Amino acid sequence: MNFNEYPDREFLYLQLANRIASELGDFLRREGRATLCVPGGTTPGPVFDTLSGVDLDWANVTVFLNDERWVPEDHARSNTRLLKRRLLTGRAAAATYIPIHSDNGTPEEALEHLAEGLEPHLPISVLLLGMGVDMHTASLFPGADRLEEGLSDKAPLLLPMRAEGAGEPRITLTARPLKQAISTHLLITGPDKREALHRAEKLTPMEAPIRAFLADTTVHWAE
Ligand SMILES: O=C1O[C@H](COP(=O)(O)O)[C@@H](O)[C@H](O)[C@H]1O
Repeated sequence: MNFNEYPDREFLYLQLANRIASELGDFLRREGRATLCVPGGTTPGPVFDTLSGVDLDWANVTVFLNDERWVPEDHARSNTRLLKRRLLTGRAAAATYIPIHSDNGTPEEALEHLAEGLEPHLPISVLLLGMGVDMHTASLFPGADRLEEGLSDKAPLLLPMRAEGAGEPRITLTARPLKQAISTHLLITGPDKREALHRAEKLTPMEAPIRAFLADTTVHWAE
């Protein structure tokens, strides 16, 4: 893993947004299209704020989430809500958004339909991951009911996931499509997450799911 430490969070958010925009621009110039996959949670909002205003050919960018909490879209914990309010706005409103959530039914019921929507947009060009202090990433939580399946190289694209630390049922991209991303960045802030990341390096992916991604990831951290 390549670890980048920034002097403060503001600088980190700006630099990371510019780095992602530049990589998307490279994909757009080379291939005419690009796919961006992003986390939810409390950390990435300021990166989205900058990214959404960048002058890119957003009409040829596809955007989707790493994972979603199975709550209604207007719920304060909805990752989709965050994405729509902070990223898919301004210039980035022209991007194509692929949902991994439905306000109806269970994750199990929606799974097949949602996976069909994602399939044509793989592999991911630029993947941004987040991480919790429990070392989960996406909704691959330590101790989750389907973690082993979610980390398997033969996993389907999406899986429902339930875990004690997760709060609500989840749906998540599995490790297979996430690991196939062409460029991967991990955004973390604060001393607890830095310490958790260093702990994860000595653990297995079943103990610390973020471990499955560290080999090819550029980490961006500020206190
Ligand atoms: O539950 C989630 O947590 C992680 C980390 O979130 P944060 O609030 O600590 O930044 C996030 O990456 C994931 O997408 C989200 O569903």
